[in-house]
Order: sequence, then C-alpha cells, then structure tokens
Amino acid sequence: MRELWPYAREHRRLLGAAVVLSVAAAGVSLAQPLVVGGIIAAVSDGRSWGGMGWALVGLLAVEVGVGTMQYYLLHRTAEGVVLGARTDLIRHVLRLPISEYRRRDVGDLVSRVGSDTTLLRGALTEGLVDALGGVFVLVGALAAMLLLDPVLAGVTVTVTAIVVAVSLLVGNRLRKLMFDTQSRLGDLTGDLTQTLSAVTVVRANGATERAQARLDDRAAAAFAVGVRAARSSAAIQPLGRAAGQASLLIVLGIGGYRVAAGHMTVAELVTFVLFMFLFMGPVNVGFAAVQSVAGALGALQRITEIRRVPIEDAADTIRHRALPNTVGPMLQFQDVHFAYTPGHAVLNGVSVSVERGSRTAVVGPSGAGKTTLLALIERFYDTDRGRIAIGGIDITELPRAVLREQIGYVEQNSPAVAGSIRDNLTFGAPHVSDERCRAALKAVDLLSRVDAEPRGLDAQIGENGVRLSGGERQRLALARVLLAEPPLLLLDEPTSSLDSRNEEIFQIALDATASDQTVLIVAHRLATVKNADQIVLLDSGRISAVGTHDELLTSSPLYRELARHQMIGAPNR
Ligand SMILES: Nc1ncnc2c1ncn2[C@@H]1O[C@H](COP(=O)(O)OP(=O)(O)OP(=O)(O)O)[C@@H](O)[C@H]1O
Repeated sequence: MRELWPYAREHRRLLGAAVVLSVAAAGVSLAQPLVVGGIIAAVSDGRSWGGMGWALVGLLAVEVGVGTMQYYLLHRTAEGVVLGARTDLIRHVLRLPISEYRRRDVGDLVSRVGSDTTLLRGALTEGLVDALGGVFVLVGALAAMLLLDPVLAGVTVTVTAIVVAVSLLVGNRLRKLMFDTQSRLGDLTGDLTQTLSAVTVVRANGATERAQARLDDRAAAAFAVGVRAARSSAAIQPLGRAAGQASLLIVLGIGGYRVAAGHMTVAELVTFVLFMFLFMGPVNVGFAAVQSVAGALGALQRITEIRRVPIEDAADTIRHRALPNTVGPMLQFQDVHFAYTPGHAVLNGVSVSVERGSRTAVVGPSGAGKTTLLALIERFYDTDRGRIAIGGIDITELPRAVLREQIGYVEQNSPAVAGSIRDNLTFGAPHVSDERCRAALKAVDLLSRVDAEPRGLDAQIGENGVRLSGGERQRLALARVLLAEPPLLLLDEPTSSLDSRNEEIFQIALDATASDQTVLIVAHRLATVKNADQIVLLDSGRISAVGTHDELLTSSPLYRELARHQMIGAPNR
C-alpha cells in the first residue's frame, strides 16, 4: 500500500480532517460505555441518572453527525487516491515503449486500468473508512479494557491475536491467489479484445464456437483460482466470529465469577463487556475485509508491475533540443542493424541517404523490412547497431516529440482514432481552421463524403473508424499529414486500399506537397514508384539496389522481377 502514498499525499488536508473526525468519533463511542456504567452504578446506588441518560442520547446524536462527516471525508479521500492511481496508470500505459504493446495483451493492459483499479477502489473506500474509523476505537477500547481489568483484557487480546495471526497468514496466500485471479481475468479480457477486433475473421471462418471454447477455458481458469481463493478465505470470518464469542464467554465466565465473589461490580463488568464489543467491532470488520484487501493488494501488485516498466523515453540522452536548419541529407541510415527478437535480424547493415525535398520509394518483397525501416525513423524501436540521422543529428539525441514533429506518418492500415472527422484531421495540428480541414479533405477527394454526413466535420467515425472504408481511412490519414505539413512524410503503402481513380488523386495530392517536403514511401505499385528520385530495393533486410526506376530496370534482376510480377501496370513488358 506504500505505493499509494504519493496519491494520498495530494489529499492530506482532507485526510487530516478525516483523522481528526475519526479521533472525535472514537472519543464519542468510547465515552458511551463509561456513561452506561455510570447509569448502572447510579441505578444500583439509588442515585438519580436522568442527566447521564440525556448525555447518552447526546453522545449518540453527536456520533451520528461526526460519523457522517467522517464517512464522507474518508470516502472522498479514497476516491481521490483511486483517481490519482488511475490517471497515473493511464498516463503510464500511454507512454510505454511500442514493443510493450506488441509483447503484452492490450486487453490485459485495459483490464489493469479498469478492473484492477476498481478492486483497489472497493478496498480503499471500504478499507480506508473502516481502518481509519476503527483504529482509534480499537486502541481506545483496548486501553480502557486494560485499565478496567488487565486479566480479562489479556484473555480477549490473546484469543483475538491468535485468530489475527492465522488470518494474516491466509491473507498473504490470498493476495497471491487474487493476483492470479486478476491475471487470469486479464488473459480473458485480452483474448476477448483480440477476438472482437477480428470478429469478422472469426465469423467468416465459422470459428465462433472455437473462439467461445477458448474464451470459456479462460473464464474457467479465472473461476478455478477464484474457487481456491474462496476456499482459503472461507474460514476467516467464522474464525473471527468464534474469537468474539469465545472471548465473550470467557469474559462473562471469569467476570461473573468475580462479580459473584464481590471482586467486581456489575457496572464494571457491563462497562468492560461494552468496551469489548467496541474492540471486537473493528477486528470483525478487519476479518470481513481480508478478501477485499487481499484482492486490492493483488490488483496493486499488477498496477505496480506496469508502473515499473520504464516509459518510452526514460533512458533517452538528449543532446539537442531542436533540429537546426541544416543543409545536407534529410535522412541517413548508417549500417543499421535491427531485430525484433534477438537472433532474428530484420535489418542487416542498411546504409542509405535521403536527400532533402526528394521522393524516395522503398520497394521489396513482403517481409523485407520496409515497414520496420519507417518504424525505426519514428523511434518506435531503436536500432541494435548503426545510426539513423535526421538533418545530420542522431535521432536518439533528439527529444522524441521534436523528432516526431518533423514527421507525418501514414501507416499501412491507417487506423483512425476515436472521435470526429475533425479530431482525426487535427490530431497532428490541433489549431488548424475548418477551412484548411476542408481544403485537405478536398485534396484527397473526401470532401463530398464528409459533406454528405449531417454533422459534417463533427461526424463521429466510431471506434477504429468503422464507418469509413479502408480507402477512405487511408485518404483521411493522408489528409491529416498534409495538414500538419511536416518536413518529412513517411507513407507506408498509402495507396494499397485505393482504386485507380483515388490513386491518381493521391498522386496529385502528393505532387502538390511543398517541394521542400521529403517523402519516403513504401510502395508496391509501379505508378507510385516510377517517378521517385530514388528507389531503394530491400531484400531480406539488406539493400539490394538503389537507383532510379530506369537504372534499376537495367541493373537489378530482382527489381525487374518485382516490376513484372508485383507492381501493377509494369511497363516494358
Ligand atoms: N512487432 C514485430 N515483432 C516481431 N517480428 C516482427 C514485428 N513486426 C514485423 N516483424 C517481422 O519483421 C520482418 C519485416 O517486417 P516488415 O513489416 O518490416 O516487412 P515489410 O517489408 O514491410 O512487409 P510487407 O510488404 O508484407 O508489409 C517480417 O519477417 C515480420 O514478420
């Protein structure tokens, strides 16, 4: 729970007020047995007790008032702590290295932000209220019991301590089991997320039953751990109740004997028993909360696990804060080596220069490493060896934000972000006017499509842009980078989903980009490639040839082969 202190610190004033109220509430509760004892003693002595009766009523009324405020303040603090933990986790999850999203189930990350923080909330709102509310009553009642009768107090404490020790042992085991339960739940969410995102593939392949069976297995795994947790925790509450009853019986037995022997008055015994009830109250609440606290600790462990993964730029050494306006090549790859998994090289000694304002096409067989090349420029991954420079500066020496400001990236499958058409267009340039948005849409022939929507630029495109076709998404992504006007455009098969008319529109839009914009384009279609200033032919992670279309047609058998078989409309056949 130490990990939560930074979030609690923000609310220390509220927490302080809640602690003061908790002390006051405990004082009010602890005064009651004394008043009741006084009333019994007065009745037995035949004295008047009316004033004490009213005092008791007053104490009860104050207890309700103080208790209400204390409850609110503690809940408010607990909600604040959960909010802090949640937003901090979200901030962290959004900044993890790209490799972490590939390595982990995105659904599992979602479940850590959703269900783990919810578990934490449950235990904190209940646990914090009960713990802070109860601790002063517990300590006060114990002190009063020790003062009243150390022997009876010793009996109560010993019985309770044995049961508490047992439940702490169980609680530790339970924390591990709850961690496992949450992890199995994360697996289930991960699998479900993946299945739903490929739901059309599942349906088209008639694989719904198989997908369900796999998800059922995941759910059953979570159930099995849940059952083990239930088995471990089943005895805790009955044990707690038994401890209370045993203490009561022993205290009543010994106390009754003492009263009979004249060593103790009835009023003292009743007062002691009332304090004992006050003492057992928080203890029983603690027993009842063992499972939810263990769940919260398990969830906290999962949250902390992600918080400990360094964020993307944690180890960056920044030597330049900005990109100076230099002459010379826009991009340089110098002997770049890279592997996603050690021992499986994807890029193997790539060296190439991209001139400022030039159009460079990257071509090559599927799996040659073309997309990887672009991902390295964006620093989604870092090279294993070698260096990539932008404007003469090693990209690892620039803040990633500065580097990425230089780049407009249209990905292969051009995912759309949640929100409206405008949100998608202005993602990279938040303050552009509607006129410029419309001009960019016109350039990619999307304006009439957007105008057909009743809400125009405000039309929501739904999660992943499901209301847009693949080609429309591609054109929207292109409009987005055109609007941001970055010096470097990275386009990964930007025309793969476009028909020939739209491909032509794309070419026109691309040709209209500023002449000082550098374009690096991964392409399969000859129409996109043949006018490039240079074509880089990648094969199995190595540069096989560099040159213009005509040069490569003459010099590279692989390029000739690609032109003949893969590129649409290859000339000279
Ligand atoms: N995240 C990843 N983790 C592990 N391996 C990957 C990852 N992404 C790509 N690869 C592998 O790296 C190699 C190069 O992939 P890349 O996507 O760069 O190829 P490509 O030339 O763009 O292919 P295509 O033309 O089919 O898009 C492939 O063998 C691919 O399986």
